[in-house]
Amino acid sequence: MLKDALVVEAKKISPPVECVAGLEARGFLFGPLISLELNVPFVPIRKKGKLPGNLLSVCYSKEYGQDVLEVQENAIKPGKRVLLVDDLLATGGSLLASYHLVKKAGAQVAASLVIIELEPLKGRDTLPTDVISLIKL
Ligand SMILES: O=P(O)(O)OC[C@H]1O[C@H](OP(=O)(O)OP(=O)(O)O)[C@H](O)[C@@H]1O
Ligand SMILES: Nc1ncnc2[nH]cnc12
Repeated sequence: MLKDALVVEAKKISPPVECVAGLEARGFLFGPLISLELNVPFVPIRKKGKLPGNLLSVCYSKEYGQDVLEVQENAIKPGKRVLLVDDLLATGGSLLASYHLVKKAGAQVAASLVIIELEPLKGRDTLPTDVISLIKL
């Protein structure tokens, strides 16, 4: 099962993950399943204009234009080891912006975990994090 494969990878990470952050939209399908298995909090990283309260924001580029990702200011606790989760790694713009959000929160990225990696786009090379992908295309 896809969830089991993701959880196996997440549990291999050492030191252990302390928080899972999922990227809108499809990171919301898998991130919460992983966080429940790891018994750690889930934090949503959302597209601009969707979250209330004080926010951290990062502007980023993707294959087809620019966008902004946001997270609530106090959602990620300083010093925590955060696992970024998304469905797909293409250029890496979304995960790189999410990495910067985690750093702005004073936390660290333990790894980026995706289901599919589009290898020709070399997104992995743009990321300062470990990248774990289940399927490479
Ligand atoms: O590595 P990148 O080049 O950043 O591309 C990967 C991102 O693109 C897709 O989402 P998209 O931003 O299209 O939005 P969506 O989740 O709302 O469909 C995909 O779900 C990833 O989040
Ligand atoms: N090249 C791509 N193919 C499918 N979905 C994507 N999302 C972002 N880039 C994509």
